[in-house]
Amino acid sequence: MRSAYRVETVRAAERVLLASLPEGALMARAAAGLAAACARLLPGGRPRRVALLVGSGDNGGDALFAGARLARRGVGVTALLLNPERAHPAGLAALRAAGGRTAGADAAEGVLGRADLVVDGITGIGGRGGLRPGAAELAELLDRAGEEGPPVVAVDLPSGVDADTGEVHGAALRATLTVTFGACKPGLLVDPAREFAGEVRLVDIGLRPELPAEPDLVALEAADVAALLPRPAAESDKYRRGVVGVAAGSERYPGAAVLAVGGALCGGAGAVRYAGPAGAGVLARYPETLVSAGPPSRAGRVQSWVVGPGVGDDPNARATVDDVLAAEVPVLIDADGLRGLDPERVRARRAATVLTPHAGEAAALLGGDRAGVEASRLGSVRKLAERFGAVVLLKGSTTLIAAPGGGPVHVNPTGTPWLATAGSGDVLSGLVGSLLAAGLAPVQAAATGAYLHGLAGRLAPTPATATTVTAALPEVWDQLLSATEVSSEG
Ligand SMILES: NC(=O)C1=CN([C@@H]2O[C@H](COP(=O)(O)OP(=O)(O)OC[C@H]3O[C@@H](n4cnc5c(N)ncnc54)[C@H](O)[C@@H]3O)[C@@H](O)[C@H]2O)[C@@H](O)CC1
Ligand SMILES: [K+]
Repeated sequence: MRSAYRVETVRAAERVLLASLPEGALMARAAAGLAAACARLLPGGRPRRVALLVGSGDNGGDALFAGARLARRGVGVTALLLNPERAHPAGLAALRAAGGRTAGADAAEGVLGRADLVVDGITGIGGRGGLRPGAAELAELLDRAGEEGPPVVAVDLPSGVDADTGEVHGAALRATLTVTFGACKPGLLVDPAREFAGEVRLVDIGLRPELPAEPDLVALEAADVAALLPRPAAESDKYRRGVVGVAAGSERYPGAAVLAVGGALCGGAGAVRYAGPAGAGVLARYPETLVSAGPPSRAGRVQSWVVGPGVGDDPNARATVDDVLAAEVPVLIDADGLRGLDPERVRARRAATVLTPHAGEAAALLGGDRAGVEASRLGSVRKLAERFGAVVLLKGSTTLIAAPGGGPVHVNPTGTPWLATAGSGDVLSGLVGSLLAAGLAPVQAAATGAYLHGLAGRLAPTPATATTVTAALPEVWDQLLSATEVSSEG
């Protein structure tokens, strides 16, 4: 499991470590890791040039010490000092002693134009708000160079992004690689900041033992998901494996029913019941489904319900959602089911509720606009989870899952923009509902479902469609299960 920690937590851990180490030791560890990562990106066989962008804090200090290490290996290093009188004094002395040069920001265009690599040490975890004008100009200069420009290695964080929230207010440095120290920060895993970070590499500076057991953000890895996947035991029957009910689709949108049932069949439950007006289409595609045309409460025993995809917005649809909300089993609500959803009604439920909005639906539930949700994904998902007393899976460029009452937010690492295709969300709702029926805890079901769905989106032939994503799901299971069998044998 990958973990990320907020700045406050990282700083507290650093203080403990700093007190036990000689002065400068921690920065030396950071700079050594940074210099090694930079050296790997430099071309071989000719004189090489590195430009350091140096702000006035310790982030600039890291860049200067790493620059000194590179200069000692024969690299031509020039530090562009944004604030020369406030640049890290010991770092500056080390760079100069190693033969590195310094220049003011007015020399930026020439220095950056000749550089094979740029090291962004303007701000790290001490950055506040959008970049100030001098720094913003450097970001714009590099942005203009685009693909033609040199690769940028961000020190700890791309300057200009918010470490805790992943928000970006104004200009920020766009990195090829971010070398982060001690612990990953939430912003490196959450859009829009994540897009600025490029590849993220963690350098161990000895912080781990000082960090709390519970991170602020977590991302499941393949082995975690494989361990969570429900497997049938020898004595299993369909109820022991779980039966999931799907109340989706309408005469107008029969396809949503088929897609949600398809996702549910690939989620590990022992059987899928379908309740609604699109039964004929569902049966034509999936004859193993137990179909009924009446309300969900008369469909027979289930261990979870999925409601909402394609139900439309007429009174029948509302009645279906109400009927499902009255059930005493975990319920997943998606799409049309989220429209006008009453927070008090959801909070009053005794069994778990999982909501799976995209940014537009989340904005409607919060009474804001879509752009606001996209700019502040972490804040939005937490707020929704609290307001509804439900687990919320916020779909999108980085899918996030939050539970009410706090605890780590999950970020899904397998997403792909190819999943932004009609009906893909219907498949996800069935998949997560099925994992709920199989007995996974709501957060685990949501995080596992998002992981499987993302991998299927990557495996499906390009361009992925909701149908090909569903078809790829068995292969995703296969890959995850066979990987754990190999690792448990070895
Ligand atoms: N504390 C520690 O023990 C360690 C810290 N390290 C480094 O130190 C960094 C934190 O250092 P600092 O606390 O000095 O803070 P930073 O260096 O991240 O940033 C603070 C400086 O940036 C300026 N600044 C703030 N917001 C700005 C903005 N929007 N635009 C332009 N300039 C802005 C401030 O005036 C201040 O001078 C970490 O990110 C990491 O790179 C590492 O050396 C590892 C050890
Ligand atoms: K930086």
